[in-house]
Amino acid sequence: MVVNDTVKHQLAALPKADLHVHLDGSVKPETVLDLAARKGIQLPANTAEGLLPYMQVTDECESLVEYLSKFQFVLRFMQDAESIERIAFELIEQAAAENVIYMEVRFGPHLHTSEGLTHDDAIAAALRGLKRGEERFGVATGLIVICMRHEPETVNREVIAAALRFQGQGVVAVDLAGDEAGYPAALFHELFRPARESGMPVTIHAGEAAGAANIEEAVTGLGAWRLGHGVRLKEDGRVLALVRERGIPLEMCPLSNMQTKAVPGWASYPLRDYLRQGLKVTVNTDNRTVSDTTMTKEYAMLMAQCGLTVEEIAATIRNSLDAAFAEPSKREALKARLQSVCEELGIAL
Ligand SMILES: O=c1[nH]cnc2c1ncn2[C@@H]1O[C@H](CO)[C@@H](O)[C@H]1O
Ligand SMILES: [Zn+2]
Repeated sequence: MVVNDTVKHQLAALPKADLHVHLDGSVKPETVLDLAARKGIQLPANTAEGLLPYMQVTDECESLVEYLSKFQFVLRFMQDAESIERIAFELIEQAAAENVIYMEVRFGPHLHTSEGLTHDDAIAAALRGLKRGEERFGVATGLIVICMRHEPETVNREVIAAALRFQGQGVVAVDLAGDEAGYPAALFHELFRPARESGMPVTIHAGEAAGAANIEEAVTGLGAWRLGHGVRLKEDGRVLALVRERGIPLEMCPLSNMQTKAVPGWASYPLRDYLRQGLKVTVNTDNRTVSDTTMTKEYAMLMAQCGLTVEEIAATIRNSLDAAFAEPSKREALKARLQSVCEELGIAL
């Protein structure tokens, strides 16, 4: 598909949804400059551009573990409530700038406790930022609370407990992220039990840096309602059939998936095949700064590299709104907006 001016206009006009975006992976370099100046922290560069090499991966990135090493740099600026709130607000501003009407932002509260914040403080700060962004920019939001795979189980149990205290108050789900190959899903069965028992939705990063067995465990053992990435599902037809039969949405993040080498290249990226096989594929950014991306850029890449049509892009947006961890009435209202814009643009949905 050629991304000509008509297609560019359609992509800009489409109301979008981003279900998988990490707060700490989406910090604007300008904000780091400002926070460093306020906190008196020395930086390796004093322009936004100069900071990018410290905040972004390149195509030379070889693995998920290398990709994850980029997050250390920004986390030291995210240890107080005010900065977390500001960065969350600014992420909603970034969403609005490209007509994203629904965004679920995720973060790991424990990564923000090195200067004394509690998990609850960090969650409350992120929620304040999202709420302010929602009011200012009219983007509907939800917060997903992440457990990190490498953290001790006692810490992660506390993170889940904190997330449950905010159930119905903006925290819409819990997640498991970090080094998938080093810490397989099976280790976390008990951790997610309280979430399962409280009806708190669970989404799990799976099938990114490890194979289909990890996806099966995420679904049948951990009780995942959705899957982060799920790229390597194609390695096992039986697990693929399971995910399709249960209608479990995949939160795919194409540029991130290229960078972490979840597949060797675009030619073997399975997103379009999954869509055509009836899997509930959604398209997301993962980390706007680390991966140097936006929803618009992800769509343009999918059209140019995988031959997706505008209709298929619109179908992924509908899938996202169907899969949103939001009240059914909110989902329906957002879908009605998508439907009416598609009609105006002549895109069959
Ligand atoms: O694609 C990913 N796979 C696994 N973990 C990730 C990915 N992107 C970010 N994080 C991890 O999630 C933490 C909290 O946001 C980040 O600090 C990073 O370590
Ligand atoms: Zn992720």
